[in-house]
Amino acid sequence: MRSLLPIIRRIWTNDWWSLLRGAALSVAVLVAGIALLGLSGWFIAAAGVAGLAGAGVVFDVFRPSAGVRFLALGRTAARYGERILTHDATLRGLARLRVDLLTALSTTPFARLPALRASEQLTRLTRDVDALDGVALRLVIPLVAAVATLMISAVALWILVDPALVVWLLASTIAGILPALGLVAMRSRKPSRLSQLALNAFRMRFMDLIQARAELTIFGKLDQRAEYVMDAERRMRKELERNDRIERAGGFLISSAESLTAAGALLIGGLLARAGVIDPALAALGFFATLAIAEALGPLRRGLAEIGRMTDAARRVNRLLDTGKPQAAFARSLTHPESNAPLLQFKDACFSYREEGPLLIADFNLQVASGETVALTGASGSGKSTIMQLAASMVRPTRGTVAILGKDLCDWEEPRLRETVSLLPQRSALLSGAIRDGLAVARPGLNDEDAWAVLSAVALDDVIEARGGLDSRLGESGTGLSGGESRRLALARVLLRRPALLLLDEPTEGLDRDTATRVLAGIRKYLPESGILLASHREAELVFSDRQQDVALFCET
Ligand SMILES: Nc1ncnc2c1ncn2[C@@H]1O[C@H](COP(=O)(O)OP(=O)(O)OP(=O)(O)O)[C@@H](O)[C@H]1O
Repeated sequence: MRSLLPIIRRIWTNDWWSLLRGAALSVAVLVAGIALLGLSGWFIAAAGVAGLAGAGVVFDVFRPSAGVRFLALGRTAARYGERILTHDATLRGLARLRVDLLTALSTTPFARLPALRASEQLTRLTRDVDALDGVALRLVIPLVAAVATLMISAVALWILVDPALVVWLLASTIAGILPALGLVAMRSRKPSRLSQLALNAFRMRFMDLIQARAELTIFGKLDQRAEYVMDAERRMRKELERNDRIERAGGFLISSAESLTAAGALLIGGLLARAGVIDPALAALGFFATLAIAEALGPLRRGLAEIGRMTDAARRVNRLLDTGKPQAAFARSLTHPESNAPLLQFKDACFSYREEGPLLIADFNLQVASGETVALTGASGSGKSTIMQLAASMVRPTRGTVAILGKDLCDWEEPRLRETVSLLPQRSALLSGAIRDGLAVARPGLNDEDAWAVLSAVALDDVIEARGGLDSRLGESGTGLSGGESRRLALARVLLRRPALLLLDEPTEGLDRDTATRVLAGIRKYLPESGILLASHREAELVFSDRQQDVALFCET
């Protein structure tokens, strides 16, 4: 339950004014419903008594019937207003929550990114946030409205009818209706939680199946994996059915408790009327009002039946929001870069992926000047990509410094740093959509001339022209190009930034020797002044570089 508090706080602070008005209207709806039933009961009983006493002709039917119409219409109008205000505020609160989750994802420390699965994060953003839409609408607002209505009605019945009726109403609510609601919340907690987990598992497994269908087909495991997906679906249905059964049984218990409360009110009203303490019409008012009050608590049942899936979803969402909190070490000072300092300088830099673990890189030193090309060499797993990430300020050195233009990377303002340094990672992701739009990610407002120039630099202009030009489209994650073509398109995107320092992690992976040589020459021609640091295994890249540095010498593991 505690995990719901940060979510309630977020939804509330996003638009508290609408929620407050919505909750007030919700109380108005319930009070109007109770008053409507109470007044109707009183009206019928009073009219009957007046008829029996032979005073039917002088009995005022107009004011009570006007009151009934007013309450009926007022209730409908208040219900409409309440729905608009609370739904609108909740949906806007959830939209804000999605944006906060996206921000948290995009500020997640780089070292933690490999542990994040795309399908899992998509589930967080969609199913988990959807599961939270009931927190305000089906739990908090109905609870606040029910408690407020119970209090208002108790005071009204105390004044209008008799304190004995109020004592019975409160006692039977506390001893009968609330335990029945509590039972629904307790019993449905597990199945509602498990059904949400099964649904999330189904979505993740299904997305993984689609993404890995080629490999699964090759290994002959497609059917087995499909069965694994369906297994999650079957589990979800089973838990949903179990939850439905509990909700129905809970509904029966709650209705029984409500009927008992109303029956007690009828008995008390009858006894009081027989003793002459109240007149029979007020006894009828007390009975019908109590019936309506008991029913006002009923809607809480739905929210309580979902509490398991809500608290679970809230826990996951809160965890992700915490993961993305900006790290203290990323604070920026306002010192300026020095123009005569080396473009890139590692000074005794050490790094480990685990806080207390052994160093992967120890006392690493390197300088790259503007216009120079340096190749990092070393066996697979020696730490070349990690050095690239240190230079791009994606991860921080454990000890020592990494500086660009004499300014420690910790001291750079993020936008300035991203203008100065660009990285082509080992595995870069292309976006689906038009090629022009994919390139414009790196340079907004890109014109055709610039686009063709950069495509020519990476020897891709002919390929794109043959595909139908800059408006030709790529599929999901850039499918529709060969491996080498995808690599060159990703490279073109990085070049468009025109960075002072270009970091290339195996840039010609997947290219034949001639194309690789052409592409490397194109890069240097496109960015003649930039310093280039590349991680390399390939001869064409080593020949292209001015000097090489072996990472293995600084590698401790
Ligand atoms: N995010 C990470 N968390 C923990 N360990 C990691 C992470 N990324 C890489 N490593 C480990 O760090 C070591 C260096 O990896 P890195 O990718 O820097 O090597 P590399 O020299 O670029 O290898 P390759 O030439 O195969 O690309 C490897 O042992 C790798 O398993």
